[in-house]
Amino acid sequence: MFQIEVKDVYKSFKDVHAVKGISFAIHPGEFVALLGPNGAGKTTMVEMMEGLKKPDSGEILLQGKNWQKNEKELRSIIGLSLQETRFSDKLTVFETLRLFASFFRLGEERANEIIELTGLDSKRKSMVGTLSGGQRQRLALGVALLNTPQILFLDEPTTGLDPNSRLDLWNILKELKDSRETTLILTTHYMEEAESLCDHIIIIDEGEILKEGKLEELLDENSRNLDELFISLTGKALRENGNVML
Ligand SMILES: Nc1ncnc2c1ncn2[C@@H]1O[C@H](COP(=O)(O)OP(=O)(O)OP(=O)(O)O)[C@@H](O)[C@H]1O
Repeated sequence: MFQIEVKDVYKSFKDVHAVKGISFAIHPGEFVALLGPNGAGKTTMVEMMEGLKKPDSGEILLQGKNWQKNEKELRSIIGLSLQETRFSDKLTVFETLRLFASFFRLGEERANEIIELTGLDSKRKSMVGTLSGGQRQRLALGVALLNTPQILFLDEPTTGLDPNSRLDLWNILKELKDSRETTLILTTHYMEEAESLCDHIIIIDEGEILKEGKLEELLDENSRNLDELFISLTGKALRENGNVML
């Protein structure tokens, strides 16, 4: 059975057509990247999969179940970390994890496991307000992992991080991948992130899938990397005013 099935999903905000007929299917344990430039529709798509937004039409199934009929069950099998996850600056790292753990009826032991997993040991007594961007992202990932989710959604987990912090986070995710127990959907506009972490890459632009598949299936002699592939698909340059757009 597929872990996730998205069937012909549409979503508009007034006259903005954010998602226009997207379909794909994901197997258990796959690491999947939704890759595309700003405004492509990635967050809208992922928020519909997370049950936070409702599609205008089409169907989304997680483990064969939909959000309308199985909300409680689906909440218990997913983990999510939002683009702007906010924590109280006045709680320590440990207190934050203990608080979120309590929402899942989990105890301090799980909070401690997560501190170790995310490499935040030296920061356990630090106030969240004093953490660096990378440490905060690791905490957000840790919170998303508390309930040992079968499906994990990460929305731009490394946006704004320096290269070292990005590598730290990738290493945590690679360990998770090796355990083969979690299916990961991440949105990103960093092609290196998609290339180094994900088995399955879905390239989205203007609300539609341009191409999807395994990295090696997507590339050929004309498109030797995702950068070149995106240009060949859209005619758009990936860099504008020196900023990487993909
Ligand atoms: N709540 C909303 N109201 C109106 N328009 C919205 C809303 N949410 C998203 N949009 C629009 O839908 C389109 C897709 O946005 P979305 O956030 O899904 O893109 P994205 O690929 O995640 O971009 P980014 O990489 O910048 O996060 C954009 O044109 C955006 O302005």
